[in-house]
Amino acid sequence: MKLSDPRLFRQHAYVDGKWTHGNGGREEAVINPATGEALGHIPWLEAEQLHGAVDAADEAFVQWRALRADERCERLLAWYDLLQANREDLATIMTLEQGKPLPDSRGEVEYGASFVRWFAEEGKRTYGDTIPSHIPNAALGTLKEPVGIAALITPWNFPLAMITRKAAAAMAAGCPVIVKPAGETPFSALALAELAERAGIPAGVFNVVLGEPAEVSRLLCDEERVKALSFTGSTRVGRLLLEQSAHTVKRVSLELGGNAPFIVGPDMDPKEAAYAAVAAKFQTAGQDCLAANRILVHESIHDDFVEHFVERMSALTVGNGMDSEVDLGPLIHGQAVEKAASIVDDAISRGATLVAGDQTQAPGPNYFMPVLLTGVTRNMKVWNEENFAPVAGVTAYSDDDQVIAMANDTEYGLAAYVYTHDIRRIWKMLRALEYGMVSINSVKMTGPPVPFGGVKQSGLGREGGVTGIEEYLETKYYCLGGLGSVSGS
Ligand SMILES: NC(=O)c1ccc[n+]([C@@H]2O[C@H](COP(=O)([O-])OP(=O)(O)OC[C@H]3O[C@@H](n4cnc5c(N)ncnc54)[C@H](O)[C@@H]3O)[C@@H](O)[C@H]2O)c1
Ligand SMILES: N[C@@H](CC=O)C(=O)O
Repeated sequence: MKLSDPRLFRQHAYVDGKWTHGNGGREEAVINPATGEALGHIPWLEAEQLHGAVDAADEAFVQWRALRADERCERLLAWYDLLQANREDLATIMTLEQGKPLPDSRGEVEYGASFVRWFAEEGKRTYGDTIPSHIPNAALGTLKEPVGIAALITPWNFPLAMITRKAAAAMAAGCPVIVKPAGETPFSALALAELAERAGIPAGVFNVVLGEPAEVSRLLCDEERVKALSFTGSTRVGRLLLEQSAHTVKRVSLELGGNAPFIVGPDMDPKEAAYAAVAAKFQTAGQDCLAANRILVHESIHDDFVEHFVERMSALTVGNGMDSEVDLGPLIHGQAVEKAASIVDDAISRGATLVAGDQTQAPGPNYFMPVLLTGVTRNMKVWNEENFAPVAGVTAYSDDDQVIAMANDTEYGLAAYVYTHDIRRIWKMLRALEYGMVSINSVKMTGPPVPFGGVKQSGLGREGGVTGIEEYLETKYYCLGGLGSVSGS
C-alpha cells in the first residue's frame, strides 16, 4: 500500500493508547475486495483484553469528563485538522479495504471529518434547563452529564464516517468510546486511532477493539460499565444487540437497514428524475442504507423514465476503485454477489423483466454489474429485502394514495425520496410516508446538522445534529431547597 505516511496503516488493536496484539494469537486477514488479495492482518483480542479496554475507558472517563467543554473541543478540532491533512492517505486505505472509488472515499473522509468539527463545537452547547419552581423556597433545574463509556459497533460500507458520527458526539459529551469496526474494514478505524493519538486525545478515550464479532459485541453488551451502545448495521444484528443490552439496561441507539422508495410524480421530467434515481441507487455500488431500492414511477412517464435510466446506468464504469475512471467498485465479498444474483433470479422467476445488467461483463469475482428490473411487485425479494447491491427495481403506479401505500409497504423506515414539483403532493407525501427522513427533489440529504435515523425496524434514536449528542448525555434534575425568599420564579 502506497501512503505518504505509512504509519497510518496499523495492524494492531488500539487500547489505552497502546497498539495491541491478541493474547491468544488469533488473527484474521483483511481482503481487498477488488483483487481478492490480503491487504494485511488484524488480531482478535481475548476476553481479558476486552475487559482491559473497558478498564482503560473507565479510568479515562474520570479525567475526560472533568475537562471543560472548550478543552475537549480543542482536542477534537486538532483531530479534525489531522483528518483533513491526511485525507488522501485515509481515502486510499478506505478504497483498498472497502472497494469504493477513490473520489467517493475522499468524499467520505470529508463527510466523516465534518462530524468531528460539528460535535467539537456542539459539545460547548449542551445546556441544561431552569424550571419554574412549584416547590416553595426551591430552585429547580437540570444538568447535562456524560452517560459514561460508549461502545460503538460499526459496518463496513462507510468505514470512517459511521465511526466519527458516533465517536465525535460521545467524546464531545465527555464519554470515552470503545469502537468495534467491521472485520472487513478495520484499517480506517485504526488510522482514526493513530490520528486521535497525535491530536492529543488522552489514552483510553478512543479505543479500537478487534475480534470475533459476536464474541466482542456480547462482552460489551454484558459489561455493566458500558452505559451506551450505538450500533450501525443490519436490522438482524441490531435486534440481537438490543436484546443482549436489556439486562444491563443500556442506552441503545440503532442505525439499521433501509429499503428506500423513490417516488416520481407525473409532473416530473422523466430524464431529470431518472438521472437522480441512478445517483440515489448506485452510490457505493448500492451498498448504502439510503440506496433508492424501490423506484415507483407514475404510469404516464414510466416508459420514458426507464429509457433514460438505462441510458444513464449503462454509462457507469465498473472496476477497481483505484482506477480513476471507475464509478462502481466491487461488492464487499463473494456472499454479497451471490445474494444480489439470487435477488435478481427471484424477481425474474416471479415475473419481473430484466431490462439491463449482463453479469458476464463483470470484471472479476466480487463485481456485480448494475441491474434494472421492471414490473417489480410486492411478492419479490427485491421489494421486501434490502438488496445492498446495484440492483434497481421499478414499479409503475397510478395515483398518490396507491404510491404512498406501496412506499410504506416494508418493515423498514429509514429514508424516502420524492420527486415532484406539486406542493400539495409534496406535503401529502411528507406527512404520509412512514420514514425518519424524507428527501424531496434532492439526492443528497445527509450531513452533520441533520438528525439521521429511521423509524419502524430501521432503528432507534438519531445521529448528527443537535439530537446526536443527546444520545450520550443524561439529564440530571436538581431541586435546590431551603433558599428562602430568593427562590420564586
Ligand atoms: N442506518 C444507518 O445509518 C446505516 C448506515 C450504514 C449501514 N447501515 C446498515 O448496515 C448494514 C450493512 O452493514 P454490515 O453488513 O456491516 O452489517 P452487520 O449487521 O452484518 O454488521 C455490523 C457490525 O456488527 C458486527 N456483527 C456482525 N454480526 C454480529 C453478531 N452476530 N453479533 C454482534 N455483532 C455482529 C459486524 O462485525 C459489524 O461490526 C445494512 O443493513 C445497512 O443498511 C445502516
Ligand atoms: N449513506 C449513509 C450511510 C448508510 O449506509 C450516510 O450518509 O450516513
